Formats: sequence, structure tokens, C-alpha cells
Amino acid sequence: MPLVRLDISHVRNLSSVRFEPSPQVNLIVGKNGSGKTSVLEAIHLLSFGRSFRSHKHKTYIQHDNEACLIFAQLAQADGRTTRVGLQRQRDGQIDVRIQGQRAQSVIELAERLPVQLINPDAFRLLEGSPSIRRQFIDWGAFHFDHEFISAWRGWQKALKQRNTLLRRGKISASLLSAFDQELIRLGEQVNLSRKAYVEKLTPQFHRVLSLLTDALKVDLHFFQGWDAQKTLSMAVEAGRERDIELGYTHTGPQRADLRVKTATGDALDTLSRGQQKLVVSALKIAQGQLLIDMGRPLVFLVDDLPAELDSQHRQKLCQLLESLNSQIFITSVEPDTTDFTWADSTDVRQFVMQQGELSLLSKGLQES
Ligand SMILES: Nc1ncnc2c1ncn2[C@@H]1O[C@H](COP(=O)(O)OP(=O)(O)OP(=O)(O)O)[C@@H](O)[C@H]1O
Repeated sequence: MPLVRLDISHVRNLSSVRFEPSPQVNLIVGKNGSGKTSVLEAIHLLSFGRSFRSHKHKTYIQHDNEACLIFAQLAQADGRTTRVGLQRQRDGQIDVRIQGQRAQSVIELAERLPVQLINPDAFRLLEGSPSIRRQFIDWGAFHFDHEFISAWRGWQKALKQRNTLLRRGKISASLLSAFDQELIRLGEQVNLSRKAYVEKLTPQFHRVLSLLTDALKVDLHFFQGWDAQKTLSMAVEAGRERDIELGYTHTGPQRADLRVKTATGDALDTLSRGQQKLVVSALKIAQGQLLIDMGRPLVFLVDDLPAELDSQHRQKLCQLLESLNSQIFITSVEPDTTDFTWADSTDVRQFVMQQGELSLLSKGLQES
């Protein structure tokens, strides 16, 4: 659902930013530190309930303010709009509203406003810990499989309880096996959803990557977290004594990973920075494309477009994003790095950010 209106209050240097974005392409240009990324951060907050820059909520609430507030109107397929809002207070309290009603959790926002972020930090998907890649897979599994989130929550709870028992010690293998039934049942369910999702994602990823660059051959390998020849039940049973020794559960879906490889080794070790950015962009666009194919439009946030990409690859990325027919927000320091020639029929709005004030540049506006 594209954003038709966005009101941001007290996010970093944005005291009050209100604007009506294009349902298609939005270019935000401005000097370093002017507040461009903070606009994307606010949209991300509204989707995930958390920032992509910091886990500490106090860092993004504007100094000397008690809370930040982000409010948006989302277009629905039937032409009506849905009002969504999120307020985060300095004491950590979070208040999520949908049509004025308090929502149970931020997950309700994620369902309504799926967001994909491509930013200079996106390399973390390759170089960061497996937990970042698990989050990436789980985002997709969550949107694809309605049962995933309840299985994932139940499995996480069972795993936490098991690890607490193991940490305390003095638990026998036979007693532990009684606790393991639920862990295994839900863990298998989580694993099946992840596996099915990666199977869908892989051909889409190859297609998208070949559109961005024909020079790269990259493969995805899903590691489920234990020996692929064994069921989870077999792996947990075989590992029980060792878990007791170690004081934690050492095998299972909590160790899953998505390995990204070229013919000669890990993508991280063999690809240049720019090539890595193309691979990460392809992963995220492929993920977005799968949702779009299900009739679920999403918002792409591209922070600092020129970082690591030459002009040819920037153009290809813009072309690909344009072809998705999604809502896109692109930031850049220099106006000429977003000089891709968008189709006449594309609604492109260009904004300038100056010290936390956003204004629409009529020059860049091409209404369809
Ligand atoms: N909690 C806060 N309260 C007020 N201002 C803040 C807070 N945190 C950061 N800032 C300021 O807000 C601005 C945020 O800028 P932002 O990162 O959005 O800029 P940008 O235009 O994306 O810059 P760049 O091009 O350098 O990436 C900076 O000037 C920063 O000093």
C-alpha cells in the first residue's frame, strides 16, 4: 500500500515534516546531515517499529523532546485510505494506531506497510552474523506463510525455556526429552517455512541479479541449522548430552543461515564492494518482487543511491526499481546522481531537504 501522506514529528532533526509522496518515485536530495536518511528512518520505523540505524530508541527521538510521532495514510486497492501511526516515547513506550484504534503489536504495521531497505549498511546482510540473514529469510517467510509467526514465537519460547533449564544445570537427558517435543514440532514448522521461502526466492534472485549485472554468478545455499540428512528430532536427540555439557541448545533452526556463494567461495571474500551491493540489492528486490507478485505492493527505501555504484549500475538499479511499479524513496547528496531518465508515465517527485525542512521541487515533477 503506497504512502499517500506522511507526517513526521521529532525524528532526529525533523521537527515537523509533512508531505504527499508520489506513489511511484520520490527523490530526496540534500547536503550531508540535512535529514534525508531520517525520512527513510521514519518510514522504516512505521513498518518495523524499530530504526535501521540504532537499536536505541532515544537516539532517534529529537533532543529535548519526549516522543517522536510518525503518521501516514496508506492507499488501499479500493481507493480508500488507512491511517496508521506510531508514537515512541523516551521511556520506551510504543503506541501503534491503525484507523485510530490501538494495535496489538507492531507486526500489524509490518503487514500493512512492507518495506525493503537498500542502504550503505546493506553489506551487513553478507558480512554480518547469521542472525541478520535469518531475519532476512524470516521477513519473507512471515509475509508468505500466515502460520509462520505463531510457530516462530512458540518455538522461540520453547528454545528460551530449554536454554534456561540447561543453564541452570542438573537436568537429565530423559527429563529434557519431555520438554523437547514442542521445540521439535514448532522448530520443524519454522524450518519448513524458511526452506519453502528460500526455494521461491532463489530463481527470482538469479533473474534480478542478471538484470543488474550479467557478469556475476552467485548462488544461495540454505543451511537449516543442523545436518540436512537428519530430522530435527534426530538432531536434538543426538545432541542432548552435548547440550547438557555446554549449557545451551547447540543445534537447530536457531543456527540457520543463508550462504551466498560464487564459484570460488563466499561472496563476501570474492566480490568487490560494488558487486556486493549489487548482490544485496538483488536479494532485496527479489524479496520485494515475490510480494508484488502476490498482489502485495511494498515500499523501497534506497538510501544514498550512489554509494559504491558506478553510473551504469545506478541506472540499471533505477530501471529495475521503476519496472516494479512500487513506491520508491531514493536519497542522494548530489542531484546529478539521480539523473536517471524515468519514463514520462512515471510520477517522479523531487524533494530538497535543507536542515530538516523538506520542500517539493516543481522542476523535477512529472505527473503521469
Ligand atoms: N536525536 C537527535 N535530535 C536532533 N538531531 C539529531 C538527532 N540525531 C541526529 N541528529 C541530527 O539530525 C541530522 C540527521 O541527518 P541524516 O542522517 O538524516 O542526514 P542525511 O541528509 O541523510 O546525511 P548524509 O547525507 O550525511 O547521510 C544530522 O544533522 C544529525 O546531527
